[in-house]
Amino acid sequence: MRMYRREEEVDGMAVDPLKAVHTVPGITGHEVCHYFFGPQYRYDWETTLEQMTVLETVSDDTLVFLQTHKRIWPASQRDVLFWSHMRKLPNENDRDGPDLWTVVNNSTTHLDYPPNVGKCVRIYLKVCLLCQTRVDPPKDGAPLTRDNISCKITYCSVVNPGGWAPASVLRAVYKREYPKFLKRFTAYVVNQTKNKPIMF
Ligand SMILES: Cc1cccc(-c2n[nH]cc2-c2ccc(F)c(-c3ccc(S(=O)(=O)CCO)cc3)c2)n1
Repeated sequence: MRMYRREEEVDGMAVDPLKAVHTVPGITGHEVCHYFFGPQYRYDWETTLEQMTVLETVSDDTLVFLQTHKRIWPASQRDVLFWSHMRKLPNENDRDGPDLWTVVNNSTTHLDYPPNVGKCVRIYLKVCLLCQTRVDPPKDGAPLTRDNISCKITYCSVVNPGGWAPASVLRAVYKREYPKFLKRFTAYVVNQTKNKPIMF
């Protein structure tokens, strides 16, 4: 896994853009996005999640979530309200190759859930998960198995913590949490798919 970060501050708060690139054998981009987008799986892999509600089902590929996450000492507890959209993208570089898949999570507002009313500080995020499947067909024309596929996952995020927290604390959290988060999530997808037919 390669992590790239730029140190940026807005109103004295660290809002460092992050890009992580991680290639995982044995899974496809469609499978990664399916498990990242699906609310029914989130409590399985998002271990910092305290509460998740689907506020709105805009369509089968677009949902609005309200999530409360576990507190990170010494900061206040955070919640986040965002729309989430999953879609397939044509492979512009290889028309015969597998499609790309993406999930975008983008903070939004909701009249019934104004920010900073209860104990939680509302954070604001933009997240893009972009997945590119690679197929290395078996030499002898044998059927394709999970040994012949891998997925290059690019995870980009910009998070405004919403309320002041020491930049040094935030950066330490990001540095610790993101690699754990991505390794935990991708290990979950590998385990969920290992005995299932490949979903391209
Ligand atoms: C991966 C990561 C980075 C930085 C902090 C933490 C963390 N540790 N304890 C609490 C949190 C926390 C607090 C608030 C949040 F909104 C999210 C949060 C993280 C990811 C996403 S997502 O959109 O990538 C996946 C959907 O949950 C949404 C919210 C995570 N986790």
